[in-house]
Amino acid sequence: MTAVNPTPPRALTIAGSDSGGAAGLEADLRAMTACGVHGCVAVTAVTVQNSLGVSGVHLVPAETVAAQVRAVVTDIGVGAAKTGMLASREIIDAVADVVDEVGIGRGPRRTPFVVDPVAASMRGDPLLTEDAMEAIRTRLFPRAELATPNLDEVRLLAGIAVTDAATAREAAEALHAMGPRYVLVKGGHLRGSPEVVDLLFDGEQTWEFSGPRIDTPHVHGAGDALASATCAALARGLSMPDAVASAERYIRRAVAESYPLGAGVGPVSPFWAVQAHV
Ligand SMILES: Nc1ncnc2c1ncn2[C@@H]1O[C@H](COP(=O)(O)OP(=O)(O)O)[C@@H](O)[C@H]1O
Ligand SMILES: Cc1ncc(COP(=O)(O)O)c(N)n1
Repeated sequence: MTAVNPTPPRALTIAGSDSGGAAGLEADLRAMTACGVHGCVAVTAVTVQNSLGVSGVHLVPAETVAAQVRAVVTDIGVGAAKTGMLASREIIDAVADVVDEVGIGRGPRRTPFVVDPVAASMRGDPLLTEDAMEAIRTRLFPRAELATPNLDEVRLLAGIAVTDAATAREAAEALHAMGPRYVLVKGGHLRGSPEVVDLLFDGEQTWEFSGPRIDTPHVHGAGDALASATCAALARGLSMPDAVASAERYIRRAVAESYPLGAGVGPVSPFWAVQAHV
């Protein structure tokens, strides 16, 4: 018997690999699968990484990153794309050029582009050269439908230390002025606060996503999974506020069910959203 099934929605992650399988493109593909979307990959870098940190990085040539994007979009087609670790200024330049070429970007006539401005691992290991942060701001933010900085990235990009709702709003406005159509300021790093508040801003309206801070050290890959779940929801055709709301529901549960792995920090879990077959 020949089974002919419908092709599911597709999304693309342009990201680095984490050998520990917790963050990076491995987290992205898991989140996309859990959110009902076939994930495609343009690999930017191979990291030597485990639960204790990053001990090596091997970059993929910028033209090979662009070629992966082109190969995926021209044959498979995607409903949304996202970036994770972009590693270098050369890779950022190549990504900016190729997304223009294949129709990924900002605005109603382009495939939605989610820019997660990954600068460092959660343990502080650099995942981006210093000159490259400026390139994220000038070359990628103007092309982004959504930017999803954590609070360390907000400080690097906008020079604002977020400590409360007023400074989160100030940061969202400063980042929005750099070009993204929507900005999601993620509050996970505000450790002292009993609530985690993520703020979505489109230049006029704000949407607040808040919930109790879950007491776990195992949040490796949380930001990657949140951006990927948003990207998956956009690929399924949701509006931005609905896509972020759906990703927020996904990530809160993934943090609640995170698990230990190795001697260090474990990952957030997609298992709650995946049907058990065993
Ligand atoms: N302890 C926590 N409790 C509840 N939600 C969390 C927690 N840690 C992270 N999250 C969720 O995961 C998102 C991403 O985490 P965050 O640490 O802010 O970003 P990143 O992983 O990029 O550094 C947060 O915005 C929040 O929605
Ligand atoms: C390849 C790669 N990409 C992204 C992250 C950031 O994830 P986290 O902030 O959870 O360390 C990472 N550690 N490794």
